[in-house]
Amino acid sequence: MSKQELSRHFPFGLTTQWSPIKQQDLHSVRMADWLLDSTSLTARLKRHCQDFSVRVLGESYLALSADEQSQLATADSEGFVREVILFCDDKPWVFARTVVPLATLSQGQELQQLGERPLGALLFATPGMVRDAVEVTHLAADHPLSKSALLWGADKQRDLWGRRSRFLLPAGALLVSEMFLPDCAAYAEE
Ligand SMILES: C=C(O[C@@H]1C=C(C(=O)O)C=C[C@H]1O)C(=O)O
Repeated sequence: MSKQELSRHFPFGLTTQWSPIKQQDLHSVRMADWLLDSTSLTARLKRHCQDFSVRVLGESYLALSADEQSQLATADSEGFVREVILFCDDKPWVFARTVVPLATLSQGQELQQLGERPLGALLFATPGMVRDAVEVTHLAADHPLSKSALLWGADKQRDLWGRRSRFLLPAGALLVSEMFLPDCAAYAEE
């Protein structure tokens, strides 16, 4: 799918119910390991594939949902939104949506200038970065994201697990949601 075709899917959005992680609910041990992993997802994906790439659906200043404003404890009604698909060996493994309040952006331009460089490379290189408020979600196999994953090159349509967490940087907070797509190794043992 070309960059232009991918950009037609932006902003995809992610309207779902999030709930705090409870170990016993996490479906399979393997999936729990992926959802609970506190290290960089980019680094983990790179260990699973020869060719890792970030394909940007889009980046823009958009209205924040009330839930996003609440999670980010911000009165900003707008923020910088970045949506990407992380590919492993030409298969879409993760859909990620990052929301950055304007107040956090005020401290530097790096977050707006990533392009196809993975956000994790910046976040995990920031001294003092803290990740918290990890929540999970489970989307049914007929959710729009499951259908779109097929268009992005997924081998099948299925129910999807995902997580979101808040990253606290010296500049401020940002919210990262990551949905594991059907080809991701997180589903391997099912
Ligand atoms: C937060 C990380 O960055 C990854 C890369 C992203 C991007 O480039 O937009 C978004 C979410 C993550 O899956 C990470 O590597 O853990």
